[in-house]
Amino acid sequence: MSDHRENHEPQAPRDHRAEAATLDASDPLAGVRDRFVLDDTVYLDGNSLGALPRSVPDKVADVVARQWGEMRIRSWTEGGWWEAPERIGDRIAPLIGAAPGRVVVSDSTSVNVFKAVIAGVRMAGPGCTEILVDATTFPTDGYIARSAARMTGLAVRPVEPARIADEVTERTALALVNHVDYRTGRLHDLPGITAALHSAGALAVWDLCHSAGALPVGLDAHGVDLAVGCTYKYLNGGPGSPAYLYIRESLQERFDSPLPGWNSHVEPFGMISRYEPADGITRGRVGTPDILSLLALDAALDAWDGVTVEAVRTKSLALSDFFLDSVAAYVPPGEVRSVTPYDHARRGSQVSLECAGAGEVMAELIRRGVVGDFREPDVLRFGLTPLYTSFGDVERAARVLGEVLRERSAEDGAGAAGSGEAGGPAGSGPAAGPGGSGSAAGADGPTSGGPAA
Ligand SMILES: Cc1ncc(COP(=O)(O)O)c(C=O)c1O
Ligand SMILES: Nc1c(O)cccc1C(=O)C[C@H](N)C(=O)O
Repeated sequence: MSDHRENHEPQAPRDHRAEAATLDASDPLAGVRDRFVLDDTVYLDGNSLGALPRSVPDKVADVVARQWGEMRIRSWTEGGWWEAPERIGDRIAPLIGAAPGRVVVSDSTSVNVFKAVIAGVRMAGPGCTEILVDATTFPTDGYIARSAARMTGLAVRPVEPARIADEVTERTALALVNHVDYRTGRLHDLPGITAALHSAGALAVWDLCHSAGALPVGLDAHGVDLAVGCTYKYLNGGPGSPAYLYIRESLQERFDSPLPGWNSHVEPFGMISRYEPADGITRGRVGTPDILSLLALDAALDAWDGVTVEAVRTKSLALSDFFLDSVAAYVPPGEVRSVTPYDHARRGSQVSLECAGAGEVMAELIRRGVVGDFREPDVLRFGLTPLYTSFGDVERAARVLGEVLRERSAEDGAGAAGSGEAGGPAGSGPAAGPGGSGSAAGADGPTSGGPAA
């Protein structure tokens, strides 16, 4: 790291509050925040549940009162309900780098993982004996992949994403990988891993829950075979909003769904006993769509009008850089350690800090108006949603985190002094995080404990 102190000139202390105000004033996405219902809380949990877009309540009221209340059954045809899964899939498509006709909105992510894994195995060659699963995956993918493997007679082998290129063999049917790790915020190399899988004859199945709407994905450009993702995080579709399934165009004809419900039939109203799949992405559907949630999502996507995912990515990286920088300035050395990579090419849109007693620390942050979340065993997660997160938000979050941890150290120090023990400097006592002891990147590091490589 370059050292500006070489010339021995005194450094003016940085004023992160003023810097945040300057960054917000020049942020091209700043005005988009008004499209959301927000209050004085610093809301950094959009990687779990996105905030409510202002466009949603009136739309949902219309769907209930007019479309359902007055038009009733006619809405399936005259109101466009029947085609909504494909139509809204086409609205999500540009955000994940897909052309129209490749994304369908339907079911939960978990159900789409099941469809994608079984359909992927059914497309694989007869010599395939295993499925690779991201060893750090969000649990639902692993649970479902194991069940899918039992149903198809294959084995599951957990592999770290960075090792997939080395571990894939001609016996691998597919690999199921999270694009961004839900715990650490690490971004995996989708183009490289997809290419490595293809060169071994395996399919690439990606879970985009933590990347869609936060960064460019480029599904078509990178030849991804199958992908799934939720819509309630960075796409702000609302609690339990339906997920989506992407099927590469050239695979659609071979997609043999393990859940061939009547909505995926070529002639659903023919009520024919013999199953014949519809053409195209429609064969990813199962049963009757969840219209209220689906149309809430449709309205939520209006928040993206005139916004590109590239602009979102630029702001996301600037936000996470500034947050890491502010944490380094406000949090006593050794109290937290970033497990989110400092390298932009490896970072999603959240910052995860290892911190001893993270559950209690997050509860205190929430009491003080900073909402992130806590993941076992010791991670504070802060999700950055560039559509509405401001630089002022992340500065305040870091400042309040610093206050909470300094107060905790002072209380621990007072306790130790009271019991006759010397109170050590902040960060060196029992409150030091697991990564904190012995790692003292301090002011030179991007966080008080330094970044994960
Ligand atoms: C990577 C990932 N996959 C899947 C899910 C959840 O799937 P579902 O929408 O079925 O609850 C989540 C979060 O809930 C997730 O983070
Ligand atoms: N889907 C969730 C839910 O229904 C309740 C609470 C949280 C969630 C989440 O989305 C968790 C999230 N995928 C995570 O990254 O931990």
